[in-house]
Amino acid sequence: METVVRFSVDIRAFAYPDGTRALSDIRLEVAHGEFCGILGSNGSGKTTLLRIMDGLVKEYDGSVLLDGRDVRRLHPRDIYRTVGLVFQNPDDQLFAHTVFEDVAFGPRNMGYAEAEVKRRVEEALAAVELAELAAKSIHALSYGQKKRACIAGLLAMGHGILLMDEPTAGLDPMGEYRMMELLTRLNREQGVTVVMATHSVDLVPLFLHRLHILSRGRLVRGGTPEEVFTAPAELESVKLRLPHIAELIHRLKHEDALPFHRLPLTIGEARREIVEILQTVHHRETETQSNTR
Ligand SMILES: Nc1ncnc2c1ncn2[C@@H]1O[C@H](COP(=O)(O)OP(=O)(O)OP(=O)(O)O)[C@@H](O)[C@H]1O
Repeated sequence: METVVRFSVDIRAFAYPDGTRALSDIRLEVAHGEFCGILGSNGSGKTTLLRIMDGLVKEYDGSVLLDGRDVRRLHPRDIYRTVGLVFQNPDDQLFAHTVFEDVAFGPRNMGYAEAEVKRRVEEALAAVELAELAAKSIHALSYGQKKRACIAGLLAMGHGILLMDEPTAGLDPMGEYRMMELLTRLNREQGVTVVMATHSVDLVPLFLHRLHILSRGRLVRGGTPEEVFTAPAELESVKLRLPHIAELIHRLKHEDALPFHRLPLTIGEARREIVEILQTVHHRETETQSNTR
């Protein structure tokens, strides 16, 4: 099937008014239906990149094309109908009194009739598992629920692309996992293209198709999690690390000379590799015993 490119980013340079050079030589593409990550340590430029892709920042050298059109030339309305940016802090995004009213704001603003607004809000709240909290005050929501309400607000507007700034930041371990499952479901079942900024190296290999590693405003590596998580020293040099499970296997291989063939990134993959090694060792021991008899 032919790949449809939604975003084509070519930013040669961007500096903030105070002179901070935040991005240089960023070239990447985001395909329709992709679930990709911008991975980088604090201050590497992730938020800046998402804000440029959403058309909020325009004074850069280069171009960002959304469906082949320069985002700087698009009317904000046309960007907001297609792309939704979810801020890192939900309190920067939510403003209405109740959950329903907040999620309804976007579709109402787009001019939909009230019955259609209601349908969209209910569908969006069901997708993020907040249907039962529709009448609840925004202020009474937990942090994780607020993050979900933000996503519902964008889904209700029918966004085909979600740009998520650190969607798992501030969530407890189960909340992080549920957030990633929600994004995966939206990606797989509703075809939403998702680009998320993150530094959660342990979660990334479980969910994301592709990664772009940012360091000091530059793209230093890109590829599948398997391609990106290979060399610990290289990751350390950009203030990242291997996922914990990969780090353990890397040490078992290099410090204890266990014969791992590849670097597993998830517990499931590691379990399979370990079982294989144990079976090989067991097989060798049985052979040695029968030869000495
Ligand atoms: N409004 C601003 N004015 C000047 N410099 C800024 C501004 N916003 C961000 N920066 C600088 O730009 C660089 C990139 O910041 P950015 O917020 O994009 O990084 P980030 O990867 O999202 O960081 P974090 O993970 O901490 O959220 C940093 O050096 C930061 O200090």
